[in-house]
Amino acid sequence: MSDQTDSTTSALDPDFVFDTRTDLRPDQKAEVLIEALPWLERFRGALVVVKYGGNAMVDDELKRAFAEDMVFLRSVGLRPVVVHGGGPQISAMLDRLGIESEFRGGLRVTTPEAMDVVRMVLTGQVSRELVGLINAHGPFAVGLSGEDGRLFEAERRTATVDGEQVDVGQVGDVVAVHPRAVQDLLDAGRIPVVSTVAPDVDDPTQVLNVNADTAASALAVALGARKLIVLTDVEGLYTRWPDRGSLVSQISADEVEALLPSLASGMIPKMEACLRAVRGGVRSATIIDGRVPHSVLLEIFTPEGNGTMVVPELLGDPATTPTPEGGPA
Ligand SMILES: Nc1ncnc2c1ncn2[C@@H]1O[C@H](COP(=O)(O)OP(=O)(O)O)[C@@H](O)[C@H]1O
Ligand SMILES: CC(=O)N[C@@H](CCC(=O)OP(=O)(O)O)C(=O)O
Repeated sequence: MSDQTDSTTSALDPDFVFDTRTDLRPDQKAEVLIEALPWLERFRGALVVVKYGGNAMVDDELKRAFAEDMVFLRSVGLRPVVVHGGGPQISAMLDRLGIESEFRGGLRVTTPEAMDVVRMVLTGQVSRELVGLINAHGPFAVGLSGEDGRLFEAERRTATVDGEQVDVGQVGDVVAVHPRAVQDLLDAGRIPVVSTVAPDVDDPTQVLNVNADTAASALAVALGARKLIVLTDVEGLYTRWPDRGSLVSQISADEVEALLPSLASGMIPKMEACLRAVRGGVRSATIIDGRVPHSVLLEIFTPEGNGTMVVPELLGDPATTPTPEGGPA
């Protein structure tokens, strides 16, 4: 009753911010907590690599919610590792500096001049901001790049454009991961925040720009992660993009492999990353909608989950069949 009076009078106040949490009765609040119990039990101690992408990283409120999710995971006994992107932030800085930036086959053409900006933005701006947001809750996050502790070694790669191999400059693929530095941080109860700049295996004085989805997948495999979660700015994978009816909640590695040639640019590195993770022993790799506040918590701790989960193989109807995680998709 008093709730109703408060919300009616408050709603007339232009400064009033509607708080949906006050809408729940105590029994409903308890239900939400209890619903999470099986998942809290199942994932206690689980190492989860979370890739936080540029386009899901442009809103301050979402960034704060993401940081809360990482702290929540740690507090309930999971071991989150954040791998971040920063494509839009790199593009904005290149723009400000008057340096042209171009993507070919989904990869940024990275001149030595652009590489300096990529490294500066990822390690000096995006990583610092994420570390700061997490550490508003306690001294948990420590930032490191693929250069620190020789976490990553990368090899120069080309892009595929219309079936042709095209030079894209200082761009690489992770070919080796030395995860000790990340393990040490996890053992110390920290939340590692990884930027995807990597030394060139053929010339370690040079650094290469690595797509953050593929780097997250390589790290998840090397760490023997239980789950890879990739945040993006779309609900999940559409098998017939942009047909809104073709969103899938669960898909097998073989099905992803068959779909890859038909995917459009942004989704290609994401699905390749999920495929590599699952083929490399990670039990599931899920693309989730980073525009939804607390999407990581919803994915891990609610029966519905969200987004598209890539699993080694489908065992039956995704709506009723337990996933490799033991619960519904
Ligand atoms: N089959 C598909 N399913 C879903 N999204 C797709 C598909 N093909 C292309 N896309 C596009 O890929 C985008 C996500 O990739 P990208 O913009 O690189 O993400 P991020 O910045 O989060 O790393 C989506 O916003 C969507 O426009
Ligand atoms: C080679 C290459 O394209 N590297 C990316 C690295 C950042 C990234 O992957 O960021 P998102 O996850 O936000 O897309 C780039 O320069 O934009």
